[in-house]
Amino acid sequence: MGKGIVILGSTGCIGRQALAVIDSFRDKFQVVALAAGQNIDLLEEQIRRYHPRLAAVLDEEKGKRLKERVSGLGVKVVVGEAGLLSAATFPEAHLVLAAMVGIKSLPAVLAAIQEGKNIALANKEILVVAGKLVMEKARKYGIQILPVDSEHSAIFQCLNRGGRVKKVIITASGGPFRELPREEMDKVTPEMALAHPNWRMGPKISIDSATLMNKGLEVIEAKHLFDLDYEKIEVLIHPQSVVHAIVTYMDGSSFAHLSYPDMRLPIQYALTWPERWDNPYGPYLDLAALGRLTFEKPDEERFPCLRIAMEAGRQGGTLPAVLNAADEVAVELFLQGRIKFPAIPHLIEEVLGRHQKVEDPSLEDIWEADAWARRQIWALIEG
Ligand SMILES: NC(=O)C1=CN([C@@H]2O[C@H](COP(=O)(O)OP(=O)(O)OC[C@H]3O[C@@H](n4cnc5c(N)ncnc54)[C@H](OP(=O)(O)O)[C@@H]3O)[C@@H](O)[C@H]2O)C=CC1
Ligand SMILES: CC(=O)[C@@H](O)[C@H](O)COP(=O)(O)O
Ligand SMILES: [Mn+2]
Repeated sequence: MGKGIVILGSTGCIGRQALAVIDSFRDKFQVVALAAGQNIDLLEEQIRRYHPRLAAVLDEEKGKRLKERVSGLGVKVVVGEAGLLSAATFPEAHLVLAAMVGIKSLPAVLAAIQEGKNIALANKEILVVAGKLVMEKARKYGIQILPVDSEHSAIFQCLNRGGRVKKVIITASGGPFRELPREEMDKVTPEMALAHPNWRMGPKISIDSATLMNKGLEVIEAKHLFDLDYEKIEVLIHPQSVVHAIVTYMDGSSFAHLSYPDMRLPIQYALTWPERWDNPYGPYLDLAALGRLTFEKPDEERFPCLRIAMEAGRQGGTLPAVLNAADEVAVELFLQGRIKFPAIPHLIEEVLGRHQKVEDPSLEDIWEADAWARRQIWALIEG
């Protein structure tokens, strides 16, 4: 019996790539539970291939349909948020991969930590809104949060080299509009914004990469994961997405993590940590073939989301929860063609400006701030 793995968000981009990693090591891993949002066709295929003991579907109606389709296959189908909780706390699980988008799986991840499961974390929004609570709980229950986000996996691998850390640099590709003049941002369509130059990802993170909000969220994520002061975290544009992060030490040495942009690598490292297994995918990095790696400072005039997110992170309290919720709704409105691309930062900044921050928030304060921010965005759009 291999290491018991649960995947929350198995039908998404990260979830599917995690299963591709597991395909390469079928005797080393046992998929014990899978959880999806709505895509029961794909979940059914995954059940037939990986034989999990439990399958959770957030959408209750769809979950009931799946139950009929897979009866007799030895899998229990559970639905809604309670179902998600059962998947995350499945007794035979050693590691829970959090790969849903948004903060829906926050209670499930907290419950998994409480049950002593290690967490492979792709779902950055959870740390953005509740980083302090999640990390405190992880420390209390003695579990490891293993970063899956490529830059954070890179930082994780470059830390603890001895001595004191001077700064941590998170790289950003710059997204599809890195060179687009400000006056043309108005004409950007969802299709253009979804076309990331280096990575194939789900729609929410792809739009966040195009606005550079993704990098702002990643700065907050890094702050919590590695207990860093914001002053020590920098963002550098690196269009090739080969150097994922750099950690500079006080003695003047810098350690960087390099690989081709392929999420299977950080996923595999999180699944196999503390070991480092051979990579069956290839190819290995060929720097001569790449020729050059370039770096530049981010342009906060054309990409205000980076500044907005970093400011919300520095101020803390419930502001990151408001940032995250406002961003989620603004991205959805942009994808639906209801607002233009430059309206995303404007709406988010407007909502943040209206918020009465709660310092050191409880989970209830966070959910309240989240719901409040969503209502505010709708009021701005409809009013
Ligand atoms: N893709 C990437 O390369 C990277 C992603 N990440 C992070 O990983 C997470 C997942 O990203 P990605 O895989 O690209 O996203 P996708 O949109 O591809 O997948 C999202 C997954 O979440 C499920 N889901 C959909 N709606 C909800 C909801 N309301 N509540 C909970 N779950 C839902 C989906 O289920 P269904 O489809 O069945 O409805 C699907 O399984 C995000 O937090 C992202 O920021 C981090 C680094 C890289
Ligand atoms: C693959 C991954 O980790 C993404 O978060 C990636 O960083 C997105 O690309 P950007 O650097 O354009 O935000
Ligand atoms: Mn990333």
